Amino acid sequence: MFTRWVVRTLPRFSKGLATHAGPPVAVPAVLHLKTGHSFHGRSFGAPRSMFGETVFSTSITSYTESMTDPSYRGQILVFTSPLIGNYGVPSNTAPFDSQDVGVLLESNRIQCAAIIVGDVAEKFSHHTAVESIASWCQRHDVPGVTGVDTRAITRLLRDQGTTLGRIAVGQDVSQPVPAAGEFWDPSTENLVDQISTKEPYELNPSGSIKIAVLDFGAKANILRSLVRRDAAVTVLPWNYDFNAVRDQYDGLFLTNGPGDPGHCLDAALNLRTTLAEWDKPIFGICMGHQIIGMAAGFDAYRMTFGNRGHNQPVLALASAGSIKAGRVYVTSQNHQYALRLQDPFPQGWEPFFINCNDSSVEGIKSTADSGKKVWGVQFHPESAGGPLDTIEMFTDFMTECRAHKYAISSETSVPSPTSVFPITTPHPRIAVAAAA
Ligand SMILES: NC(=O)CC[C@H](N)C(=O)O
Repeated sequence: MFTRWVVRTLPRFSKGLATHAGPPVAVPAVLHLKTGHSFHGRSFGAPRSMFGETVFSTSITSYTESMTDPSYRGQILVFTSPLIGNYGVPSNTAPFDSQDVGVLLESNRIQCAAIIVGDVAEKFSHHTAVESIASWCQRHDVPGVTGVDTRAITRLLRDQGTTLGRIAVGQDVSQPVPAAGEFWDPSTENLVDQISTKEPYELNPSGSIKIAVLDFGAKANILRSLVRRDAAVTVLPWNYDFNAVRDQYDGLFLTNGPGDPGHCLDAALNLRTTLAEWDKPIFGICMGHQIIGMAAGFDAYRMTFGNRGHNQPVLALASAGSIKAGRVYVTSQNHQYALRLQDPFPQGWEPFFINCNDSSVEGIKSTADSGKKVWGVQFHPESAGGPLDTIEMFTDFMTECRAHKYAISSETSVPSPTSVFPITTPHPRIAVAAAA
């Protein structure tokens, strides 16, 4: 009787499962680096081969936020934390805490090209989790590789810098290693143009302070951090002619974004005019900071080693709002480019933050006597993930916008803006773009 039940019922249960006995056969996968190194492991997520720029992040949590951060577009993200996926993936449209920007994570999809992990967690546990990281990657057509020595990859990238790579999956594993010239280089493309909103849109239109946001690939928590401080946010495409509409706004915000800021010189040129003719507060994060810097006359260069992780210490060199000179703040970062340190700073600008590890420029600000309120920071005060040491910079920005709007600023004398930001400040890259 029992034997007859087993014979009749088991085939129904096993429908759709692999027909062989034992665990499913692992699909092989390999990461090839342009420098000739290869790391063999197993595929999870989408069984698909992919090119990208290989970078590593030292974050130990928030893999869901990192993977949906648009600044990771085109990148093969190696996690140094050995076990990834153990708290699964939440629903990105979860109703709590997300009404304002419509998503729970940093954008509506996985943005990185692929992920590499030491050990992917097949079992996950969290009260908000709805699926495993493997199923999430599969749904978004993003390949993952597990079972590789991520420490070895990281040590290599730490020596030779960020390196182009290719993930080959399944039958592609036996294909020849691509020649150096065959690796796709995302930095040659204007990734910002691919990801930025095509049309302006509004969030929280009833907010009391009107903020225009230039969208270079905004993380949701940047928009959320503004909305939560009662901003009426208008998100504009990265190359929008802000100067034509600027009088409608109380402040301007420039977001993070993927790729080489050199592709966004149009935005820097527009911002030069804004800086010369407009005296309302301006705040930029990461790519936004690089655009402010280029508009101010700094050069932006590609670093050999980017900074990616949630434990980057920065030293404040000036006080402003909640930030106190002389303090070290631990910050969340994800960047490959930086403003080149120059001495002296362009007229009207001063150092704001410096990175305690590599001494790179982490922030610039307008000087007190410039009559301006402009800040750019290379790190991410909004975190998601990462520490909230500098989150109050959003409050500082909104406070300045409000003060300007209601003219309650304690400033007594405000110099003429055009005398502080001469638009003739030499800038090689901008000069080339302007002449073209
Ligand atoms: N997160 C960002 O905005 C990164 C800015 C730029 N894409 C860089 O890599 O430096």
